[in-house]
Amino acid sequence: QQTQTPLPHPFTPQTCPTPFDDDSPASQAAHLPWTSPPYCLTPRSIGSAQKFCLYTAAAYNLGAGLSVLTTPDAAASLAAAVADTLPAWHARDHLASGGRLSKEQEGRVKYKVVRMEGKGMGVVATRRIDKFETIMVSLPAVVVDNEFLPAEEDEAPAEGGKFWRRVQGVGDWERVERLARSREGVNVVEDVVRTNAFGVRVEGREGKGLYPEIARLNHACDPNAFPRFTRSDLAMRAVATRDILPGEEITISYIPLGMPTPHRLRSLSNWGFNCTCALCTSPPAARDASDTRRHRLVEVYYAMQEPGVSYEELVELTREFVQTVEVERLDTKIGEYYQAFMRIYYNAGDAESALKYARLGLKYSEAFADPEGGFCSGLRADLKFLEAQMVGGK
Ligand SMILES: C[S@@+](CC[C@H](N)C(=O)[O-])C[C@H]1O[C@@H](n2cnc3c(N)ncnc32)[C@H](O)[C@@H]1O
Repeated sequence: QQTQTPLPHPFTPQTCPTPFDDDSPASQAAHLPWTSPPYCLTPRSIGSAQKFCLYTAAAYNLGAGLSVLTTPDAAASLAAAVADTLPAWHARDHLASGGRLSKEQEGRVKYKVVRMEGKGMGVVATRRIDKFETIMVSLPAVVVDNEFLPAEEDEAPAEGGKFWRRVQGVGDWERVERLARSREGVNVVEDVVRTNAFGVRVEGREGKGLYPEIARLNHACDPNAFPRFTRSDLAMRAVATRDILPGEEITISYIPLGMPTPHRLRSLSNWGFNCTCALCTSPPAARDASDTRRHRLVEVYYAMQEPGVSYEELVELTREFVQTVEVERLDTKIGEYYQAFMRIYYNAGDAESALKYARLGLKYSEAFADPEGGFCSGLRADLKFLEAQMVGGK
């Protein structure tokens, strides 16, 4: 039986909203979709000239709430996504919703959150999940601009506490408070965000998004899921990168995929835990073999682009590359590689193979990247161009 979806929010802005901050004229209508006037400051402690404001939407995600700590311009660009109620409607079939699940909805949830030996809590599949399937949809509870909350080793503004205290009062804060923490000496909100947030990119600004449901996924260097951010609804989806069996832990990689062991361990050291994933704890010979394949991937990639490479060599290198990606299970990255192959084969005069790689690239990129993002749009344009060329018989 088809479920009726609600109409878009009546206040969804139809035009680009004007940025506003604490100096703008105070009128409730001007604040929509935010539910209270912004709280702003210019953090002098990090020598910034930029004004940052805390924008809150208490009703967002069925009352779970959203706090956005960013510049007035970036907040204005987020208004339409925050005002749109449809993502919350779709997300409610997952534990992501702030509200209670009906019996029928519970049957559709594909995972449960359980205690995992040596890792705190974790997420386990409750039924079979196919490759490319969406496992969960999560909406953000907090989004923070990276200039305000920079990387681990860089200092956050001393004025942060004034913001963090306000964030604690928004929506269903309890679900956020229960998340893992890994630091001492910093504000609890800052700690929860730093321990659990994911990179998000909004209007050219890098930020961190706290997605309480996705935040329960533990790290593995050879994960079976991938977090996919979509700009239009601000949602983060965990997408299966291979078939998952009931009882299997669902994991994602906290660091870029494909790194050899020493690089991985260095990257993971920022997270403050010893990785006990299958790849890190595999016998040294297996780890060395994997590292050798990962180094070889880089060599092959550059060899394919050498000016002197013959067409036959190119085909052989492509075959080796694709095979190694399969063995190392780096499928989520292959969309980008296929796009590169499209270019390489086009330049080598083989438009037919270029077209094949453009199609494959789009298939993987639409599954694991933002389908409305710049990479997929660019690839769709390339594909159209190549298809037109083939029809034109060029
Ligand atoms: C984003 S949270 C993941 C969920 C967390 N386990 C919980 O209880 O909410 C990140 C924290 O989980 C733990 N963790 C994640 N992956 C791990 C792994 N592979 N091995 C050990 N601990 C891990 C670490 O304590 C890390 O700081």
